Amino acid sequence: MTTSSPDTVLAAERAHLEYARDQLRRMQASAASLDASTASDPLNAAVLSGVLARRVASLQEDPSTTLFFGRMDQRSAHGSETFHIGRRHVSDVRGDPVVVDWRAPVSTAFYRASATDPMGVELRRRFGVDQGRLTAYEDEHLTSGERSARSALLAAEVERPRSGPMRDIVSTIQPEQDEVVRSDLGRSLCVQGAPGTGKTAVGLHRAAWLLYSFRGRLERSGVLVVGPNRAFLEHVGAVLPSLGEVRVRHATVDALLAHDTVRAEDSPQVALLKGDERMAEVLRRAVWQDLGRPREPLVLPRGARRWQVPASEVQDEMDALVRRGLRYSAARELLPRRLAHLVMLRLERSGDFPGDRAQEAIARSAPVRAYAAALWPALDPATLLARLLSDADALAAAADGLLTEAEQHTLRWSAPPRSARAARWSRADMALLDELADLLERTPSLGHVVLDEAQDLSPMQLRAVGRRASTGSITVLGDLAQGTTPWAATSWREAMGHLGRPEHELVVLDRGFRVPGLVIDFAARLLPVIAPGLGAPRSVRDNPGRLDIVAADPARRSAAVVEAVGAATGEPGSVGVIVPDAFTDAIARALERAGIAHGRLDADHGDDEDRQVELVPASIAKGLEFDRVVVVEPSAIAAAEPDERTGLRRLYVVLTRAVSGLTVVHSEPLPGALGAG
Ligand SMILES: Nc1ncnc2c1ncn2[C@@H]1O[C@H](COP(=O)(O)OP(=O)(O)OP(=O)(O)O)[C@@H](O)[C@H]1O
Repeated sequence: MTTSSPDTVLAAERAHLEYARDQLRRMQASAASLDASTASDPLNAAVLSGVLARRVASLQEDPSTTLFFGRMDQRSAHGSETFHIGRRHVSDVRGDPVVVDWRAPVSTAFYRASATDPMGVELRRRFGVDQGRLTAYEDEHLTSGERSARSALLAAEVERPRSGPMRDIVSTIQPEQDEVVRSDLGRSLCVQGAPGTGKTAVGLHRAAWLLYSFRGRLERSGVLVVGPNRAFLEHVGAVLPSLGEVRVRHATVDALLAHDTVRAEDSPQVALLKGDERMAEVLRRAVWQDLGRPREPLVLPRGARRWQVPASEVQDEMDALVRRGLRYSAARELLPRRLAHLVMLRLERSGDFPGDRAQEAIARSAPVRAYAAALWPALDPATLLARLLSDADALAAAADGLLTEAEQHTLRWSAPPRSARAARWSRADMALLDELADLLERTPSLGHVVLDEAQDLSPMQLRAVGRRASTGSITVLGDLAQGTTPWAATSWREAMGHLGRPEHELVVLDRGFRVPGLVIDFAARLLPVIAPGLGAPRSVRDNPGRLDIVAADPARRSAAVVEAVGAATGEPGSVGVIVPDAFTDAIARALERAGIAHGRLDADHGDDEDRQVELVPASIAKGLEFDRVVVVEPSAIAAAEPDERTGLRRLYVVLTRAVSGLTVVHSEPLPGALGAG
């Protein structure tokens, strides 16, 4: 065995990188030379030309990174084979791989092999990368029995100061994360994990892996990522494009269910009730109870005769349509044809065989259409919901035995609008409108949905997301301890049931990659109160982090915040100033007066300018992270929520956003649960 010096190894790997770059350029030139005009017709030529243009663009090299970040030498039936692993596949002129895609089956061993189960991997090499250059490498000899040292490159990646939007973690995906990423398309997973355990990262990489592995199916049916607000989606939105996947839709729950403009806000009590799963049955009944009962026969004049179908036969036909389990509107469309069929039977019995076209004509005739429309009226979600929320009798008929009278009273509008069009809908109403829309017409399903921060959705919202994956699968990410809505999930089994996935797999991630030890220990003091039984993450960070608690005189609170932010800006990395929502304007003014340039996040937008300092109202901090965080007045953050537990959960979210340092500035006493320890 020869041992090479580190310089020789690095030189050889750099040469391989140059070779891979040459091959990528060759692939791009060859794609660019393909001629779309050879297609059989102009339409095909236009499609082909689009495909080729996308292919050429996808073969563009990203100069800020390298074509591979790892290598493994693996024993196989053909001897030892070497694979370089990168974000995309590169092959040589014979079609042999020069770099294999991290998502290819062969790459699995790179992520999963260990000293206890080497999977034939004799050597795993990770590279240090800087601005498109290979700067270092780290070897593990898995089959030699040698114990692997802790990876310095992983540590460097985890410890790096955060700035700008979230990055991919493709070079350092951990084995327990990889199991989630590469789970089969048919499997619906629920990932419970404490803050910073990589749930979001894992969900996004799973979407990329699924698209690679099941491209044909998923490009047709689509993949959707659902997150809590726009600021969050902007934070995570660059990850999939950096992995070459530009066609994944990202949406907030609100955008997904935007059946109308939200112009009203419900009290927590009303919102809780509107989000309750019992509403699904109330709405189902409300739709179907509009079906009429035929009392008169269907009468159809035709030529000199009048044909009659008795009401009882019409009823049987309607019952048969209901039993078929069709959506209301689909069955409604069929009724005239079924009635025409009954008329045809009579015509045929009398010796008249007018043919199929006559059946269509009968179905479209005015008497049949009018008769069918009276029995099976056209409905629309807004009119139906407005009626339920305005009309005590209509609601009582649908909610009988499901909602108490007091609940029905709570649900009803105190001042009903004059018409459905004038209704002022709330966010919770959107999920009800969505349910109604689906009862009338089936909502199209996507191939896969990744639902992040799922603990915050009401049962009715979960149903709405679930129906968008009814013929596909779903990856659900969340943390029960971070639930901050009055309807937050208390059990994943229940939540997965609402999503239509009672059969699912629950995975728990517990290694924390974001929050350093000192900070997580501080935040975890809240856990026994907010989520008894749920553990804190085990921080994998080397750096214990910094925790500063600054007690300021009330008159000096803003000044203390400005000082803390000023100190934080002295180092590289992002700074998040997380404040009670009601303090946002005042703190913004204080920062401006002190000349501290900052962005301001809110539920509708992130910061497109990507500034070092971001001012973040506590209610939208979920899912975000900053290198250093200044939290202002924890007790006011907690007090802004409707109850103590929700308040402390909000605080837990806020305190777990920091990667290297947390400063807490307060004038009021800290919440009791934080003081202990
Ligand atoms: N394997 C990994 N290698 C390097 N960094 C990682 C790894 N896994 C996670 N991280 C980093 O840890 C941080 C937290 O990840 P992420 O936001 O996905 O966690 P989360 O569980 O969704 O957190 P939260 O519940 O607070 O939203 C991110 O900066 C992410 O890039």
